[in-house]
Amino acid sequence: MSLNGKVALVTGGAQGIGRAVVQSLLQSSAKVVMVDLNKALGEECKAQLDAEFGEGNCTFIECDVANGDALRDAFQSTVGQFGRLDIVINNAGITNEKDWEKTIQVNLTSVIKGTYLALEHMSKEYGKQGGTIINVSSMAAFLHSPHQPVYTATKHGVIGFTRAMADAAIQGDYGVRINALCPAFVDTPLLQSVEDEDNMGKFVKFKDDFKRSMTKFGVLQPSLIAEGMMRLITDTSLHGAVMKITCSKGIHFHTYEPMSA
Ligand SMILES: NC(=O)c1ccc[n+]([C@@H]2O[C@H](COP(=O)([O-])OP(=O)(O)OC[C@H]3O[C@@H](n4cnc5c(N)ncnc54)[C@H](O)[C@@H]3O)[C@@H](O)[C@H]2O)c1
Ligand SMILES: CCCCC[C@H](O)CC\C=C/C=C/C=C/[C@@H](O)[C@@H](O)CCCC(=O)O
Repeated sequence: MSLNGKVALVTGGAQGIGRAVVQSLLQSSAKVVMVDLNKALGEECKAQLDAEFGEGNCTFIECDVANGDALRDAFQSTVGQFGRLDIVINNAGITNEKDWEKTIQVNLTSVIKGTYLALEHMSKEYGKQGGTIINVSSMAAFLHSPHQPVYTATKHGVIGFTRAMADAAIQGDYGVRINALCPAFVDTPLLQSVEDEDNMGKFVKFKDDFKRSMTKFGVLQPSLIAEGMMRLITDTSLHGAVMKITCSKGIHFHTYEPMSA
């Protein structure tokens, strides 16, 4: 599947995994809109990408995904500027057990909102041409840690929502593929924040357990997550899939038992 002429929106695109995905999309000739809270980082990132890929291929929109109206405006501006939308990556995420309600807002509510907005712009239900949505979860949804109870809950939620929406997309003939991606530990600034009491609150005392897991399971590079993301975007046979990326098994998929009573 060629991405030439396709338009992608990536939340949390200014840093870490999102940034690596933006880079891969541009390398595949897609137009990309980076949506991020961090204005300074977003503008710096856009300047670097303009220098590498040429101006007019990448745009930065400052937006807190937890603000539903601002997120709606970001989708509207994307379509206003590039005329269409084909790929949406709901990637922005935080780990904050102290302000756990914010964690639910950013990691789960905004992913739901981002999926619904993506469908408004891409689903045949709304007379649009189809597309693909990838919601970023985490291996924390499969191998939990006492250090991040609410983060873990949100990442379980992302998988459940994504799988149910993938079924809705088939039964409703949306023409949109919807998948989830679950990385294990990845070398990004987010991973540094887990030792901070301001983020983890009383659960910070379990940080040694978390760090032992990191040593045991290893730490991935963002480029491998971008590779997995590109596979989900370009392989049209994948729909409703839950991709896992770990050091021991690389890019692979979770398998589910068929539903039974
Ligand atoms: N790093 C890991 O080990 C790891 C593992 C599994 C899953 N994940 C998930 O991958 C995703 C990306 O994580 P990362 O490690 O690249 O994080 P990161 O902190 O390095 O980058 C996240 C980006 O999202 C932006 N962001 C945060 N809150 C936002 C908001 N409310 N609105 C808009 N933008 C916002 C930040 O400014 C930043 O640019 C998250 O959903 C995270 O939960 C990360
Ligand atoms: C602040 C960011 C938080 C990131 C949280 C991480 O995503 C949590 C990752 C937790 C565990 C990762 C475990 C990986 C294990 C694999 O190497 C493998 O042994 C397990 C494979 C299981 C499978 O794929 O079925």
